[in-house]
Amino acid sequence: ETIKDLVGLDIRGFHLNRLIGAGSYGAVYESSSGTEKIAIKASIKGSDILNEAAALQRLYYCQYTPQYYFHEETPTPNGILHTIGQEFLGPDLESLRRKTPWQAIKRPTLVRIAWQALSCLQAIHSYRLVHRDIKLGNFAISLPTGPNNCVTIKIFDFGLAYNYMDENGDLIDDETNPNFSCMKYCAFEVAMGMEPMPKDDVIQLSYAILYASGYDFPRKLRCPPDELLEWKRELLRVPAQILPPLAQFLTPFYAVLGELNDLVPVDHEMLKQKIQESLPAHNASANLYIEMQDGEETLV
Ligand SMILES: Nc1ncnc2c1ncn2[C@@H]1O[C@H](COP(=O)(O)OP(=O)(O)OP(=O)(O)O)[C@@H](O)[C@H]1O
Repeated sequence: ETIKDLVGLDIRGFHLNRLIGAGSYGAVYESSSGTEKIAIKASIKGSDILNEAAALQRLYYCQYTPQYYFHEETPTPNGILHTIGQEFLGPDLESLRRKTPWQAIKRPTLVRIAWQALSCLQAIHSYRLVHRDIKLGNFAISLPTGPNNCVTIKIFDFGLAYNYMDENGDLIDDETNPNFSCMKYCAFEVAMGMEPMPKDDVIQLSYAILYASGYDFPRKLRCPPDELLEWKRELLRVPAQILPPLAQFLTPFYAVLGELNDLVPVDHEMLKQKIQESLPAHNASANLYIEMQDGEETLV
């Protein structure tokens, strides 16, 4: 509870103004110093914060992730408080999905989101990082810029990210042996006991895209484990038979996911082209904008 009660604290000259939200291992605060606004993530669990700080530092020049500012350890009566200062982002895609009518994102917007989210994965994988926790809630829009409120999608929350390959291209084994098969929304092969690899980030993203299209993915996650595993397998094997009507148009994209494997590097450009082929009349690489519609911030 104390972690959610840090409003008023000053860290590195930044004042914690408002609690934005709390996740499984920490809380995030809107913070400011003069006119500069940043996000400060706080946790008493050092390992995830250290992991996130290392990943964000590695991604320092990456435009698809929040800019890293600092990592600070502050002694408190309850132990050491770990904080990370990072770029302040707009709402995450799960919050934006929830605000849309019917909780379903329209096709032209959805393909642009999918395109940019794939670009995020392409970027972090090029830094030899695998995210391992891909879901709508871990993508957010940037703060709007220009007269039209243009935004870009960024990927965040690197608490579970992992540097899976060294500079020679050799795989690095995760000696902590985390069990990702317990994560309900893990990719099919991860559910089968394999270690998460870049292709599994893409597969998890494909579940997030389905969810954003209006599919009741949380309900599917509540199925008995065998049934859920079977669904994940069949989605890769015969996507046209499994995709719900709302997402049938994405068949060109889902049809190539079954061919992904850990030996051949993920071809993110090809995957983005498949997103484009799914809705040929719209430009999937076009910009995204934030607009007010019926009093709600809407991504278009
Ligand atoms: N850099 C940031 N700028 C603005 N808001 C952020 C930033 N990072 C996280 N948030 C927001 O803070 C809230 C908490 O984020 P966090 O990732 O810690 O938890 P979560 O996604 O709710 O849960 P989990 O830890 O289970 O993924 C979310 O609403 C998220 O959108």
